[in-house]
Amino acid sequence: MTRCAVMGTGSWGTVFAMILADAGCEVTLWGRRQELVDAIDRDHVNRDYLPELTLPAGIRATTDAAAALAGADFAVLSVPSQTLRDNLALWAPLIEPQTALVSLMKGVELGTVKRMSEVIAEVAGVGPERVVVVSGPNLAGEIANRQPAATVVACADEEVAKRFQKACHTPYFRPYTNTDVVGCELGGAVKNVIGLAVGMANGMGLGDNTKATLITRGLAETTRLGLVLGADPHTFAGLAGMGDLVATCSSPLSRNNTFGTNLGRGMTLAETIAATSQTAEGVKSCESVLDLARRNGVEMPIVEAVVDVVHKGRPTQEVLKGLMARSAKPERR
Ligand SMILES: NC(=O)c1ccc[n+]([C@@H]2O[C@H](COP(=O)([O-])OP(=O)(O)OC[C@H]3O[C@@H](n4cnc5c(N)ncnc54)[C@H](O)[C@@H]3O)[C@@H](O)[C@H]2O)c1
Ligand SMILES: O=P(O)(O)OC[C@H](O)CO
Repeated sequence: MTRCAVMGTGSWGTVFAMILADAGCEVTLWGRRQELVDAIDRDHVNRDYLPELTLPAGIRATTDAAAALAGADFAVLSVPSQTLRDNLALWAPLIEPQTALVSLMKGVELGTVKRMSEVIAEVAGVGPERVVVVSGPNLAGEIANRQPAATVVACADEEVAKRFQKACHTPYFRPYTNTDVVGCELGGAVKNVIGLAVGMANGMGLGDNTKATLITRGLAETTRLGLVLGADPHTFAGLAGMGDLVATCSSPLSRNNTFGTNLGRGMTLAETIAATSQTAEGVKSCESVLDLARRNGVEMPIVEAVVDVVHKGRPTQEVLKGLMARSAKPERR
């Protein structure tokens, strides 16, 4: 039986543990808080994040990372992107040589501008053949109800991707493999930023033309960055690109979309942060994505506009006007 340690009892870690258990894996969930972990172990409910969901009874929960990781075929990492380095530094000595590391995270590290798979390889000291990325249109709240969804399982080593594909394949969750790790990760990280922009437009009362324009031009920015970083452009037309962008930009379940909507409605950044209990990765990753783009000479005007609103306090109306006033250019360049 495939053994999986899921590190993180937030929304996605918990739902992913359910997927793995439904697919027939032996699953241990690691969490930070004893009380929450005890309740998951005893009642099979994560009260804080998914109170309506009864988890498969076979899932064990623990605060002991060593116990969770012992004998694991896969260590599935699901903490906020900006905390991965510190969390993984504690776990790395406990990870055994047969364990592949799986990233569920969608972000770019501030300062280093590293993708999550790069942080994993560096901190855990493992080669790319042991790092897997899962990314796609996967709103945890829908998958918790076992609604049909698909995703991409990416690894430089296709055989490892296939092993994890099998480990998480259920009647409601359909994973496709890909070897384009860079493209899949950029798709996931940048869609959070575009989700903020579309949410802002939504909050400002703007309609579907504006939102479709932001989505499409957002994908153009993502593809431009991806090409410079060696991604396969086809990835951006797939589930980890367009698929995730559409889900995030359409759904009130998306934390990034909701965060943007609150800003667009006129809430201050402090008020918006106070109203957000879960991780909206785009809030921090907009800065690291822009940093990554600039270091590579890539223009990302929508990402820059989001940084202007979120981190420089510029009014959404003014920033939108600025985007529309950019000089005219061909669609493809
Ligand atoms: N929720 C979704 O629908 C979804 C879907 C796909 C991908 N993701 C990605 O998965 C990753 C995790 O997201 P999530 O939705 O589970 O987040 P979340 O906010 O629901 O949970 C984060 C978890 O990380 C834990 N954690 C560990 N160390 C932490 C620290 N130092 N600071 C704060 N929290 C810490 C928290 O206790 C919590 O259990 C993100 O990168 C997100 O983009 C989320
Ligand atoms: O709630 P969000 O905005 O973090 O989006 C969740 C998932 O990434 C959607 O695929």
